[in-house]
Amino acid sequence: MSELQLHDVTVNRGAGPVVSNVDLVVRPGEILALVGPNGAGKSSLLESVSGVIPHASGDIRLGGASIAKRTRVQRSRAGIAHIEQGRAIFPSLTVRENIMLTAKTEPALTEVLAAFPELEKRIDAQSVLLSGGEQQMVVLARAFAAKPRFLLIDEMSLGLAPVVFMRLLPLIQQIAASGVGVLLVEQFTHLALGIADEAMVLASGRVGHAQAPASVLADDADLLRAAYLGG
Ligand SMILES: Nc1ncnc2c1ncn2[C@@H]1O[C@H](COP(=O)(O)OP(=O)(O)OP(=O)(O)O)[C@@H](O)[C@H]1O
Repeated sequence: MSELQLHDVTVNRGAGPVVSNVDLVVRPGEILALVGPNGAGKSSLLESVSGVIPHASGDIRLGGASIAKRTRVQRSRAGIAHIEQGRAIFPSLTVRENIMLTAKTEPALTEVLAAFPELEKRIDAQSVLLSGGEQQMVVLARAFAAKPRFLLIDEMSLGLAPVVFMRLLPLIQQIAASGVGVLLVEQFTHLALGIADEAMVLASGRVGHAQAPASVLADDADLLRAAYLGG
């Protein structure tokens, strides 16, 4: 019962539903990849889970208790972290200052740097001076420092070359290995499926069943090609 569960969740945007009757479960320590073409509703689904936008109907449960009526801040306090699309760093702050926003204490910062050793040598650099890949590393480190129970990740690779994004994958795996359940939305579908424990396809706002990532690769090759190419 320590799971993040969505029951029959529908999300409206503008004229009508962009996510319809979605059921899914994310377990602690597991990476669930949510894949699908552009406009399928992936971002809207993540936003409804963290409370950025309301959902129209259905229930969202954390550890068995409904969080459907809670505000975004309350959901964050309950353990849901959301890395939204785009570089979510404060560019004028140093790496240390960015991470301390959630780490709060020096021992916690030390713990984060042990998990993200590449950031140690850049710790006093202004974040705007970091490469795109390093900036996203800071974003992940800050999310990790908040000690969430579940982490929603929305297209962290935006603007990054696949080879740069690949350096972030072990860090996402490490966060999951620490017991955090990860719901991963990623344009580089094959890379996301490569680190996922389970995968679900979201198309036109509807999800199929959770399945092994390898079977998504085999069964949904056309859809994935379209998603990968942005078509
Ligand atoms: N702020 C908004 N207002 C109205 N409609 C929106 C808004 N944001 C997204 N939409 C619409 O909601 C639908 C789902 O979009 P969403 O961004 O959730 O999909 P996505 O799967 O994350 O796509 P992408 O990979 O392109 O980000 C699309 O039809 C989109 O045009």
